[in-house]
Amino acid sequence: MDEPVITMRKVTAELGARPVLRGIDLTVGRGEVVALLGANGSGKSTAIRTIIGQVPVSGGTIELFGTPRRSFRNWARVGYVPQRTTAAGGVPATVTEIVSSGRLSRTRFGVFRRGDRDAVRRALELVGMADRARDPVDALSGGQHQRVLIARALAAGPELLIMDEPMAGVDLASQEVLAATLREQVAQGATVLLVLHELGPLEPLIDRAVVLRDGCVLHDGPPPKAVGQHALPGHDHVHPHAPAGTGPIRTGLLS
Ligand SMILES: Nc1ncnc2c1ncn2[C@@H]1O[C@H](COP(=O)(O)OP(=O)(O)OP(=O)(O)O)[C@@H](O)[C@H]1O
Repeated sequence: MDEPVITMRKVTAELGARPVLRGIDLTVGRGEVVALLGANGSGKSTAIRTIIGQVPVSGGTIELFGTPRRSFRNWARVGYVPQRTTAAGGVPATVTEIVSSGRLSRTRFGVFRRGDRDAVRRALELVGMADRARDPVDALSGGQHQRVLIARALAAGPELLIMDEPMAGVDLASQEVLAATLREQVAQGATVLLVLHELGPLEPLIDRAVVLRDGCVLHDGPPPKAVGQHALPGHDHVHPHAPAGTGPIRTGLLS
């Protein structure tokens, strides 16, 4: 069997003095699409930030493509979409400039050749933003921003995509575009780990769900289909057209 793309073993991490990850085991195999679910504050973002090295681990081990994370250097193989931020972080920049920054890891000394410019253009086409290439990013809507961040992650042609709530605050049209983009990446063999609040339009793509609670893995297996996309962790609620007297859908597993 192929080496897993991500392996976390007994990973612990603290933020400030607070234990946020309390022994996470997670393996993502090549070509798998794994959703990381859990209530607010359960440690999802922190878990993926330990994988990309933004949060130090205090115990356990992480491997990327079979290499201990500490010695892993081949970041062109990994595309990361952070939790919703503005693409430029307040710096004036065009859509093309932001997406090009995601290609730097494939260039030699930051020099863009034709292949690099083509890759940037293709990434923009994939997310339906080619017509906005020259626009300043601060002229974009939230959903368009998110598309640009995804194009940035795709620009290096990564084998592994790590996304933190890519659908959060994204309009329906952009959600459809993002789902189609992801479908295409998966069809081409990409491995995906993504934090989600609800499976939504991505549901058909998800192979496995890992549910965190309070920094521990509560469930690792098939996505919780029976509960539908409205009843994931922290989302117990009554559907607007539920008959009177119907209580929140509780899953036991997730609540
Ligand atoms: N910089 C920080 N310093 C101290 N504690 C933090 C920091 N960032 C996050 N935390 C705490 O760590 C815990 C886990 O946060 P994390 O962002 O990983 O959760 P999450 O599952 O991604 O939540 P959400 O769904 O709200 O994004 C929370 O209790 C949070 O308050």
